[in-house]
Amino acid sequence: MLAGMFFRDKSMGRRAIALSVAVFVLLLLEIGAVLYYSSVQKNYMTALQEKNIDAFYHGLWMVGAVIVFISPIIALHEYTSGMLKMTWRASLTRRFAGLYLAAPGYCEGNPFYRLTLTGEIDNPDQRICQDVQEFVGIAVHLAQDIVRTDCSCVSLAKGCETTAVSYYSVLDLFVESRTVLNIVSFAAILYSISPAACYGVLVYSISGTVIATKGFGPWLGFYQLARVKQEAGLRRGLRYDLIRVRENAESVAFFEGGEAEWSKFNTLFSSLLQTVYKSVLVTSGFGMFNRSFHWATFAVAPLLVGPAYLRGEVQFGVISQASMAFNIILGAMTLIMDKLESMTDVAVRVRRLEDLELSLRKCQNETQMSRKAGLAGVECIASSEPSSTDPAMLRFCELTLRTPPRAGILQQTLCHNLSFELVRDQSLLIVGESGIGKSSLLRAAAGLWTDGRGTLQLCERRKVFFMPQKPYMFLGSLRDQLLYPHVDESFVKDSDLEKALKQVNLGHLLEQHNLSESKEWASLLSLGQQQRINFARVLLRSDARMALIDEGTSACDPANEALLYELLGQRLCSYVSIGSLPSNASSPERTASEAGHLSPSSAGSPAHASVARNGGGTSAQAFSAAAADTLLVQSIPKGGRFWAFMVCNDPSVQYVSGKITSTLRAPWAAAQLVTELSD
Ligand SMILES: Nc1ncnc2c1ncn2[C@@H]1O[C@H](COP(=O)(O)OP(=O)(O)OP(=O)(O)O)[C@@H](O)[C@H]1O
Repeated sequence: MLAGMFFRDKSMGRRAIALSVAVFVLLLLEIGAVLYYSSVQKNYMTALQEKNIDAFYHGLWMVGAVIVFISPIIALHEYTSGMLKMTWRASLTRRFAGLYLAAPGYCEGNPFYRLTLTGEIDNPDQRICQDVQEFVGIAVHLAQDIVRTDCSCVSLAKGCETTAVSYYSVLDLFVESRTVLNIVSFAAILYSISPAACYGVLVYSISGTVIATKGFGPWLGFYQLARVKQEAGLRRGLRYDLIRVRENAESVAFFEGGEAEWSKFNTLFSSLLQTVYKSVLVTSGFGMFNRSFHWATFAVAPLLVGPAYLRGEVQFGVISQASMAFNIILGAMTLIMDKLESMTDVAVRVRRLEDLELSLRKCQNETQMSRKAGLAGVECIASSEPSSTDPAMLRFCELTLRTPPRAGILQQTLCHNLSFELVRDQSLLIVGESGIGKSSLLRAAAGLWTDGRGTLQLCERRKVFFMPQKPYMFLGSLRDQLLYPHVDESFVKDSDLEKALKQVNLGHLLEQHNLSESKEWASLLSLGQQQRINFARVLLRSDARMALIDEGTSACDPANEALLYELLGQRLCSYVSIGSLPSNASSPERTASEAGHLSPSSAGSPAHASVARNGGGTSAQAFSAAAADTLLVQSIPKGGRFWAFMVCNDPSVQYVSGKITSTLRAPWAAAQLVTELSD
């Protein structure tokens, strides 16, 4: 499958075929040249032995000439072989990375997220980088080894006549003879000498191969796979563990958690060592079997023909002839056995890469299914865009949302038949108890979570800006940070970037850093500064009309928070923001003092807006009641209609202010309130 992918690759397929042919031809040339060199060597040494001066100097010239001829062939063969490996690796790596990162033309959706979410594939990064490289390296060597031994076999047969064979030990003979043709022809020769020897070699080699593949193969594969997993695997992997420490270095340092991490590392490492130890035992056992098997052949052939010789039925030379035929057949029949370790290694890599391919394809299918959901009766959330005349920016229609499937973990239903819509110039605040499912609503809106039912409409995806709970700093320059994810937009002027930075109170960064300097921003900027970079990104997006923000100002001070939302309100038509329930929401004094007013500053911040609106009498109770649940508030900053969605576990909670348009029960009860603002 992996070779097929390479040769079918649109951009590299032809190159792949040309390189493979070149490697094959050069390999044949190299083998031919090496064999010719051996006969030149033989003549040279014979001339010396015979004290033939002319032949000696002629031999010397020939040695020099062959070296001059052979060296560039070897170099060219090495070069094309290296290029073949590089091209194959490039093709496979690009393909897997393209599928994983959802590059244009490869895949849609967010497979990298989906794989992380479901946890069904450990370390896709290791598979894409390391497994591909090792698979290609071993596979190319293995293929060349097989060709090399095939060709050596032909030459050996010839060598028997030309005495070049004298340069090979008998051991080399059977190791270097493989073709089907040889099996048949030498089996015929052996059969004519001794049918018993012919059957003997077949039984001997087949039983050896079966014992090796069935007895040792599975164990070699098992421990190889276990080793790869334990070295870098998810959760229990050694490298994964160290990467987590690096990524969370500050937190670990605050906790002085080095010792705890060391102890965990040590446990994982000891477990890895145990696997390595068992693997060494299996490899040694296999090595012992393999060696004894091959060494024993020296005795087996004479054993099968010897009695006939002792009875005087055949001449002594027949024993060596039979031995040679025996060894050649045996060499051909035990190819799998000789290459078992390399083959096991390739098989492990192939399996890991095939699993990755299957999972990536599954992610791709899920994305496509989500588009077709409803139409094809597929049980997942259907996503679409509202029509151009539809004023809706975001619409949930009878949405039932479940947590993603994960082996061994029960799926939770986070909301049931939830319906609401957000139209142009409306914004929404979502507040509520931690863990109740606020962020999950945004994940559904972004199409990241699709498990459930119902329909979700979001205005044109490229016009929506998502701000996740954890700010993400791209590896690149300050300019890249500000333009992320559109880092290639070189037409954006530096002055605009500087203006955006100044707007979010990050102008001072320009004094310390150049816009085009690449730095490790995630560790250079505070969390609040990173959140402000997020807002600067929105300000720079001329096409953005809506933002979905998950606790986007949680690390900012109140002044900056108010400023950021004010900027956002000026820049966008709508936004949805998730925030923790304001601590003062349930405080009657505080809410009462702000009753019925949306001051300009509070209008900019949905948190403030919600407090202000719900200070107006009975809806304050709703906020208080919602402290344990989730409340979704939708409001127009400068007054007008006010929408509130209460989603809670207690269906008995009553909301008296506004018109209740829908009530949902299990597993949540949801009440949708509509009220008029009275400025
Ligand atoms: N990747 C996941 N796989 C399965 N369940 C998850 C996953 N992420 C979150 N959950 C579960 O989904 C539920 C809702 O999580 P969510 O992050 O939406 O909560 P939240 O209300 O935003 O919480 P917080 O305010 O603490 O951020 C939680 O019970 C959580 O355990």
